[in-house]
Amino acid sequence: MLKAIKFRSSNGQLEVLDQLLLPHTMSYIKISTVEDGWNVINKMQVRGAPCIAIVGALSLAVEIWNEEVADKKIFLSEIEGKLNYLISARPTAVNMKKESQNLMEFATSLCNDSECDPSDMKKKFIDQIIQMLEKDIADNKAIGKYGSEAIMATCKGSSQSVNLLTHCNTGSLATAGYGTALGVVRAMQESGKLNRIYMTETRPYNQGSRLTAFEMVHEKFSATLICDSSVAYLFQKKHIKAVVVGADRVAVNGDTANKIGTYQIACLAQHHGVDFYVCAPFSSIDPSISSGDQIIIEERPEREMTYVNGVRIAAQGIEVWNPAFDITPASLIKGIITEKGVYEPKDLKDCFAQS
Ligand SMILES: CSC[C@@H](O)[C@@H](O)C(=O)COP(=O)(O)O
Repeated sequence: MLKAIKFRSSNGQLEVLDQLLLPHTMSYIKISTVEDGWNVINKMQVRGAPCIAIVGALSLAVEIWNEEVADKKIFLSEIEGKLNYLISARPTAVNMKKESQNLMEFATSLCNDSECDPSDMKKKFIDQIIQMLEKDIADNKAIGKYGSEAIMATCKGSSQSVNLLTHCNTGSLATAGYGTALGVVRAMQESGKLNRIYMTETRPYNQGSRLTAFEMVHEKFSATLICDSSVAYLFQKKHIKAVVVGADRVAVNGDTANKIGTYQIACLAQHHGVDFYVCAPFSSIDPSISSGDQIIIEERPEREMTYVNGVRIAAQGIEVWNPAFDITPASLIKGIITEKGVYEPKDLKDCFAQS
C-alpha cells in the first residue's frame, strides 16, 4: 500500500509524500517543525482530512521530541499555541480542530495530574499522537467493512459484484492507510464484490486522475477514470450501484462538506436512483455545527485552476472563483458510513446525544 506518512517512533523522524509531484515522482519531504507541518498542509503537498490532522499532530510531536520540558503549565500553553496555528493551515476539514481539542484535553489532564512530572507529560503526550496512526487505519478498516456490507445488503443475489463511483482521493494518500471511501472500495475488492471502480478527475487539483488513479493502478484494481462532466452519462450507461465519497466536515444534521463537485454528483445520483454514501470517521463529524450553512468553505488561489503544470490554460484576464469544497445536503445522502456503523443522516444527532 502507498504511504503518505513515514514516521519512525524510535527516533521521531517524520517524512511525508509530496502529493503535488504525483503521479510522476515519489519524493518524501522531511518534517522537523510545526511550521514545516503547516506549510505542507497549506500548499496541499499533504491533503485529505484525516491525513492533515495526523501530519499536523505529528509535526508537533517531532518539534517537541528533543525539547527539555521543565514546567508543565508553560509546556501546555506552548502546545496550545502550536495546535491553534496548525488548525489555521486549512479551514474546511474539521479533523485537525477535533484532534487538537482531544490532544488539549489529554494534555490538560496530564498537567493537572500531580503524579505526572514534566518529562512524563511530554512522553505521554507524544505517545498519544503516535496512537493516531494506528487508530486511523483501524477506523478505516471498520468503515470498509460496514460500507461493503451496507452496499451488498441492497443487492439482489449474493454472488453479484458491483460498479462504484468515487470522487477526489480518500485512499492511503488521504489517511494513515487503507482509506475511507476508498477503504470501502478496498473491502469490496477483498471480498470479491467489486466489479469496477470509476473515479472522476476531480478538477481543478485532479486528486482523482493524479492520486486515486495512481493508487488504483498501484493496487491493480479494475478501475476507470472519467471526466467530472461524464457522471450523468456514466449513471445512464454503466450500472453504477453506489457512489462513495469522503468528507471534510459533517454537520450534525448530516450535511456534508467534501471536495467541490460532490454536491452535483449527489444530485445526479438521486435523479438516477443511485445510492450515495459518505464515508468518514467520527473525527470528521462536527457536533458544534447544526447544518452545512455554518461550514466555512476554503477558496483556493486562482492559479490552481488556470494553470496546469505551469502552463496557463485559461484566457488571460478572466475572473476566477475556485471554492475547494461544496456542501451536499443530508437529503441526498443515503448513509454516513463510520467506524461505528452506518447512520442515516437524521440519526447522527441522537448518536451524539447518547455519547
Ligand atoms: C479521506 S479524505 C476525505 C476528504 O478530505 C476528501 O474527500 C477531500 O475532499 C480532500 O480534499 P483536499 O482538498 O484534497 O484535501
